Amino acid sequence: MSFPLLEAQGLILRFGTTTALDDVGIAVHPGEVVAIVGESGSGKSTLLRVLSGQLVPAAGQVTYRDAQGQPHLLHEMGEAALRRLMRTDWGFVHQNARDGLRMGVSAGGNVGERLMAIGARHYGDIRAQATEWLRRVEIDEARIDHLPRTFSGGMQQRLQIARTLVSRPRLVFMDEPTGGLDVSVQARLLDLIRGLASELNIAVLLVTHDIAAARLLAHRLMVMRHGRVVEQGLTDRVLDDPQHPYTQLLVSSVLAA
Ligand SMILES: Nc1ncnc2c1ncn2[C@@H]1O[C@H](COP(=O)(O)OP(=O)(O)OP(=O)(O)O)[C@@H](O)[C@H]1O
Repeated sequence: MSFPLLEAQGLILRFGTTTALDDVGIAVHPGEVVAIVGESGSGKSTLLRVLSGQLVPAAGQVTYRDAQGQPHLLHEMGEAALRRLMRTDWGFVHQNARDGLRMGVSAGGNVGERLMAIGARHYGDIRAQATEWLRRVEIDEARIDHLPRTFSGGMQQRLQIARTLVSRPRLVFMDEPTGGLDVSVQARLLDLIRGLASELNIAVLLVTHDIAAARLLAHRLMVMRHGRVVEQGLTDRVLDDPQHPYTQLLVSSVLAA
C-alpha cells in the first residue's frame, strides 16, 4: 500500500479540565475516505482541527506527505507554508455552506476564484471550467452569475463542493457536510460527494454523527468516545460486526431509529 497522505500519533489536547483528544492516532491514504463518527462532544471536530493545522495539540504529531512524497510535520511548518497547503493541496467543506462560500460573489466567481488562487489567469478558461463544475454538481449553468444567497441550502452545499474540488485537492476535510439538510437532499449530496471523490481519487476525512452517511461514503471508520478511538476498521466490518459495546450501541440506535 502507498504511504499515508496524512498520519498522526499520540494526539492529546485539553480544553481546561476537558480532555478532548486522548492519545488519538489516524492514517489517511491517497484516495481513501475515512469517517470519524461518535456522539456529540466525543472530540471529532477537535481532531479535524488538529489534523488540518488549526489547533496545536499538547502532545503527538501530525505528518502530511506532499505530492513529491516529502513528509512535513504539520505543526512545525509555519503559517505561510500551511496557508499554501490549504490553498493548493487541501479543501474544506463546512456544515454551513456560508462558512465555505463568499456570499457576495456570484456562483461562477466562487468556483473561478479557487482556480485563480492556484494560478489560472485566462478568463475564458476559468469561466468554462466554472460552468463545467456547476454542471457536475447539478446546478443549472444559467445560474452562473447569480449570488449563492439566492440558492437553496442543498444548492449552496453543492456549490461549496464545486468550489472546493475545482482545484483538485489531494485531501478534503468535511465536517458534517450534510447536517441541517432535508433527508432527500442529503442522499443526493452524499451520492455526489461519493462519485466525485472516487472519480478524482481525492482522500476525504469526514466528520459525522450520521452512521448512514459514513456507511455510504467511507472506506474506513473510526469511532470516537470521550476523546478516545474505541474502534476502527473497514466500514462494513465495523458496522456489521461491531466489537466495542459503544459501537454496538451506536449501530443499534441507528437501526432502532
Ligand atoms: N473551544 C473550546 N473550548 C472549550 N471546550 C471545548 C472547545 N471546543 C471543544 N470543546 C470541548 O471538547 C470536547 C470535544 O468537542 P468536539 O467539538 O471536538 O466534539 P464533537 O464530537 O465534534 O461534537 P459535535 O458533534 O457536537 O460537534 C467537548 O467536551 C467540548 O465541549
